[in-house]
Amino acid sequence: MATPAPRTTITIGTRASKLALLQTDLVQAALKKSHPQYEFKVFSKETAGDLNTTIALKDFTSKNLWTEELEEHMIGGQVDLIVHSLKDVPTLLPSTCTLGPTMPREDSRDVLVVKQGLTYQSLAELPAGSVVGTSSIRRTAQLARKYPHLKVQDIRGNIGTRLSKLDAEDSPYTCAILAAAGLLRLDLADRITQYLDSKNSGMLYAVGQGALGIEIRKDDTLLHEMLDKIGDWNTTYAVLAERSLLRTLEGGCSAPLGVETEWVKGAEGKKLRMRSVVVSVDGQKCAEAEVVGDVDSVETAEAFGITVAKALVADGAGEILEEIQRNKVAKESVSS
Ligand SMILES: NCc1[nH]cc(CCC(=O)O)c1CC(=O)O
Repeated sequence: MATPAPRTTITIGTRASKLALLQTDLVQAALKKSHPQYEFKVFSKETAGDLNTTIALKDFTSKNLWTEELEEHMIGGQVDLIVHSLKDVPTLLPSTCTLGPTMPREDSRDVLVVKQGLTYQSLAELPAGSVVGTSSIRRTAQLARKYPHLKVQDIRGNIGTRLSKLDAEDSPYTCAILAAAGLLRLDLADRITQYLDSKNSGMLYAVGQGALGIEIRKDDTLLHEMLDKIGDWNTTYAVLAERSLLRTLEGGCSAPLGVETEWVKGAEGKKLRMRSVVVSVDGQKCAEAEVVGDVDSVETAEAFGITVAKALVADGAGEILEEIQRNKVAKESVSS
């Protein structure tokens, strides 16, 4: 049997949103630079998640809203890699797919965006009753815990849509919370009022936020080699640890889990520090853990995530997550 001709064209799959296409450009440019002998094409597709902007995200039953259809194309061979926002990638992938090394992370923090025309400078300044736009259970729970005098209201759609809903003259919102990364990549830095972190507001970000998830077929050695060349190990190990934490807690993408991960230099060299929090949706219960550890491989990154998960469970995370799960099951049995 003749061996198949070596591949000369590599196809990159992506969602069709403006942000997804910009992120795909970053990967395509890096691959082109490191592998000039190949041609790189983009295959873009609207996903179920893009097409449905009315149902609240947490009410979707399929967790793989953004990823499933593109994965089918990759498993079928029409696409060689998929560029995702890592935050939207489920912690469990189809058995024949995996994430490769990823590129340097954009700013991972959440930010406060104030409605056009208002002059508030920080979350702390907002008067009681101000309405914060977000559809994220993680952001809602953390706000309820730290800023119980604020109200939260759903705001859906891609980043541009959310900004127009916020700024509309008759909008109910005072502000919205978004990921810095999306705004920065879309050249909307001027809309950022305050970067939120553990120190200034107690707000931690989502697992994988600000990073790209580059998914490939497990057995595709060419793509493994290519991504090794453009990969940034500080980012790759940090996000592997975060995803291992989330997978261990089994909360899926709707877990009210916040993290803040940073490489810190100590006397014994570079270590990974992870702050983490799980908050009940009403903000009443909260589990926290901060762990510093040696992380210098895929294995140690994943083990570190499990260590952080155990510390969170020791602080009560299990009860909070079980309660959320119970409520979900109760809701489902009422509606069906
Ligand atoms: N939840 C949707 C989503 N998925 C990825 C980003 C952009 C930021 C990123 O890459 O993490 C956003 C927007 C947001 O949360 O404001």
